[in-house]
Amino acid sequence: MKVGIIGASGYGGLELIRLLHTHPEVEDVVLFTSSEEGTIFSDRYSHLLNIYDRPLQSIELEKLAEFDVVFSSAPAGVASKLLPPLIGKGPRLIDLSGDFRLKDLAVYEQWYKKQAAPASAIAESVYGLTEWNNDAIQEAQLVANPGCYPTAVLLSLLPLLKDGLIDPSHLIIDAKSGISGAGNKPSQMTHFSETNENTAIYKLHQHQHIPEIEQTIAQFTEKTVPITFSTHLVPMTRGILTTSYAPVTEGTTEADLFDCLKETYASHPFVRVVQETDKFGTNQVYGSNYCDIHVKVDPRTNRATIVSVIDNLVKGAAGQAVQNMNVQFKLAETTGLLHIPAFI
Ligand SMILES: NC(=O)C1=CN([C@@H]2O[C@H](COP(=O)(O)OP(=O)(O)OC[C@H]3O[C@@H](n4cnc5c(N)ncnc54)[C@H](OP(=O)(O)O)[C@@H]3O)[C@@H](O)[C@H]2O)C=CC1
Ligand SMILES: CC(=O)N[C@@H](CCC(=O)OP(=O)(O)O)C(=O)O
Repeated sequence: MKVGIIGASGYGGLELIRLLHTHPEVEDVVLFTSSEEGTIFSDRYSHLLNIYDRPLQSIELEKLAEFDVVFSSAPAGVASKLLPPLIGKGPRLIDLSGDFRLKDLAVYEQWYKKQAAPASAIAESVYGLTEWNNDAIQEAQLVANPGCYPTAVLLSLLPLLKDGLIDPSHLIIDAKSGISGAGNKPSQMTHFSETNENTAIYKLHQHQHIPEIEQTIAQFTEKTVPITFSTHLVPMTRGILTTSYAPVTEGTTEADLFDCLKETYASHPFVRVVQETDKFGTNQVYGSNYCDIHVKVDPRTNRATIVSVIDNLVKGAAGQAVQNMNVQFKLAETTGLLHIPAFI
């Protein structure tokens, strides 16, 4: 397969390059830039010396049309303009931004504060939560890869909501992310001296992933569930941990929740359900495409605590994007993705 990457120099792009390099079906990966045409990529990133000693190329529609797959890993508002002209042409398209995820254009514009993609392109796009949308992804030309937080939240909650094991009316989700989630462009929020030795809540009640999570719960469970969702920045580079709290429904036990998750993901190797553990954290999925889920019920309150961890750059971005490419090309989902997490 011949693959093109828009936004190759960003964190998501670098992770796509890392994963695709050892993918057995990928013969060539061409890197595109909007700002550094001609730069030898290994001059920019010395970890790629002797691997990518090739110049970055400018983004041109005719060139993109020649690939089997084009990944776009650019900020919101870019793919909505670059990818629609490729619809109906050769390449499969996988966008890592939020541009094609929200089906209601007005909702996108409200939460992203940007102009939405054309309605015809949104109508074509398929939400790329691989474990839940496999059949549609196989047929899709344009895949909207999920956001990092929604991936962790949805994989852990969808089975329990679908089977009516937790009460959706009191759902609270607390999420924590490493700083690479904000991309490689430095900002006040990600400045070392303001992130080191600090944990901060941000975008309170305004995070753009709120409508994405609510839309997807409705899509797969047919339930309208308004969520309380809080995001925190913690001083680590990679990783997301989400903790969700909800009352269990009448008669539901901890074993029911565990069995539901275990059965749902029995044939999905990237989702692992952990029963007994004293310690559960982001390092158990670091650098890998796994999403690990842990659930407990507090018998004093009858509330479930559902915890989920992913690497935001792998299962939360590039890894899931490659998983979706595998599905589109009818390869085994795990092709090129079975890295063991870097635990320490
Ligand atoms: N970081 C994460 O954990 C996750 C990120 N995402 C989403 O994936 C996308 C990429 O994220 P991330 O890699 O972190 O972002 P970065 O900011 O690290 O990189 C984005 C890249 O996009 C390119 N770019 C910028 N402007 C344009 C433009 N106008 N046209 C084309 N390319 C452009 C830049 O490269 P150049 O200047 O060379 O063109 C830049 O390196 C974002 O939409 C993000 O929200 C999704 C899930 C997780
Ligand atoms: C730590 C951090 O800043 N994370 C980012 C995640 C960005 C992202 O994934 O945004 P998309 O909706 O474009 O996918 C955030 O909270 O906005």
